[in-house]
Amino acid sequence: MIYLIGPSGSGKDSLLDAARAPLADRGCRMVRRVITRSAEAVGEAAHGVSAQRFAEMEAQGAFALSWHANGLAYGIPREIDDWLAAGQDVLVNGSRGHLPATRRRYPDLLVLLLTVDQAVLRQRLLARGRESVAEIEARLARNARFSERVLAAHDPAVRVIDNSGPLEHTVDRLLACIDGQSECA
Ligand SMILES: Nc1ncnc2c1ncn2[C@@H]1O[C@H](COP(=O)(O)OP(=O)(O)O)[C@@H](O)[C@H]1O
Ligand SMILES: O=P(O)(O)OC[C@H]1O[C@H](OP(=O)(O)OP(=O)(O)O)[C@H](O)[C@@H]1O
Repeated sequence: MIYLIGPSGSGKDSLLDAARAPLADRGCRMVRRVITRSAEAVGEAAHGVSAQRFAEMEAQGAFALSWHANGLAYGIPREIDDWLAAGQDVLVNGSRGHLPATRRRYPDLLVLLLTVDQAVLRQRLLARGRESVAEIEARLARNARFSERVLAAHDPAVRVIDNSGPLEHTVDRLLACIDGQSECA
């Protein structure tokens, strides 16, 4: 279980998109998240559902993991447990806030923390143009709290990947982490 986390706008979706082919070559599976975001919203190719549908799916046990953040609900389909049981690597676009609960369920997980300079992050969120300025400010405030908390734990199972530079470099570091090479730290 590989759990990619980082602030909204740090580049998780871009990185997963850019790394899709080399990850598939490595047999690493990715799953489409279920999000209570309107289906037409720009960004991740997530499965958009209503809040009511999300609650129904959650009650039916459709999710291996689920959390609420940024005024939205996020679910990771339970099919990842079949893939993990079959011995496959699974890479999940996760939540820093949900990390303790994720670790309780998947104690051996590898955590990849994507970081980006706060000023660059602000620019990227504004340029992405998906949220209002007020929503962007709320995400920046959440970022300041959560990444520091994860870093402060000095956890050897957490690898930090910086995405302040070109995306191709970040893809290389992601693949190095997954290949178990030391230069990902
Ligand atoms: N290395 C990078 N250099 C320049 N722009 C980037 C880079 N990584 C991501 N972006 C841009 O930053 C914005 C946020 O990235 P996104 O992948 O949506 O982040 P997240 O999924 O973490 O919220 C997008 O507009 C994306 O194109
Ligand atoms: O606990 P946190 O680490 O702050 O994460 C909370 C949520 O925010 C991010 O999603 P977001 O709505 O920003 O979608 P995005 O990843 O596509 O930007 C992240 O992917 C999590 O699902």
